[in-house]
Amino acid sequence: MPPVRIGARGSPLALAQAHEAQNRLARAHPHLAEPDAIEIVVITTTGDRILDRTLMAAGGKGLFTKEIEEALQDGRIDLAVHSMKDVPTRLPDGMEIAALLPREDPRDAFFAREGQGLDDLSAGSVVGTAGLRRQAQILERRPDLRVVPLRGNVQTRLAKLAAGEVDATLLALAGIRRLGLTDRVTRVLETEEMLPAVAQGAIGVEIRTDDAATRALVAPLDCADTAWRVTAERAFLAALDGSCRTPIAALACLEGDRLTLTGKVSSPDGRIVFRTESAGHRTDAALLGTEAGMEIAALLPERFLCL
Ligand SMILES: NCc1[nH]cc(CCC(=O)O)c1CC(=O)O
Repeated sequence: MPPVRIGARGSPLALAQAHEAQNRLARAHPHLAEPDAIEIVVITTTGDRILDRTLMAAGGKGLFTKEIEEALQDGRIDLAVHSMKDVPTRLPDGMEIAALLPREDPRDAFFAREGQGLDDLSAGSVVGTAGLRRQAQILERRPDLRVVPLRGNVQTRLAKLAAGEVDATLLALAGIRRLGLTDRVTRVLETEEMLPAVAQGAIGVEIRTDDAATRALVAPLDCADTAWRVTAERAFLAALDGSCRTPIAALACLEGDRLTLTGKVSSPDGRIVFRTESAGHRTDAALLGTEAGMEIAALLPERFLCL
């Protein structure tokens, strides 16, 4: 049998995620545990090539997924493994997310050179992050700090922190765990102080809609709880989608069948904040997300979404 080909970016985190999908496939299907039954195909994306420039200037959405989706479309790979955080809310025609792996902790990890937390960094300290969502929420809580752009993959950013380029930085705890770097974390930020990005910590498996064989292969990998949560958060984002220069955060949680959704949109300086909280039955995830997004969209000054 020809190998099942998994497409992923080449960053250490992307490869760790691809291997997680591979291991889960091998556990679900004994024949895929054979050597060479699964092949990981590394695909460089625009986002990987331009890490030294500002991603926002490069044009935003789909930077980390476009080339992988082209490989999927062309049949060079059978499935793509993505951080759902990087996947635009609208997928190309003929593609679908067929499985969501069990979600990791969605919170952000805080790394300070001297071990401080966000609240006890001294005034004027420099926090490195290129993410507008993180910038906005840091400045909302600590307007006395300075936020500067800090790019590169997880290892690069931690090296820049160690070298003293910044006093602190933030990274998704999920990525840190998947890379086995948990001992470097100084604090974990609670979601009340730093609401995560939509779908942070979730890994999605994308396939061609017409590929029933691969859909059947990946079906056992799907985690229903993760899927409902990510559905609510992505519906919230889709209802607000205007520009990637708007800091947007959201987190859905499940307790039994009850799904709660917290969403937030801020100005990049953290001075204006719109927040929404709602709850409902898990099967209403998409509706809850859409309604929460529309509720905030109606409140937003136009410049928020049309920068
Ligand atoms: N855009 C980069 C990116 N995409 C997904 C993750 C982390 C892993 C995840 O959220 O699942 C990261 C790095 C980070 O934000 O620290």
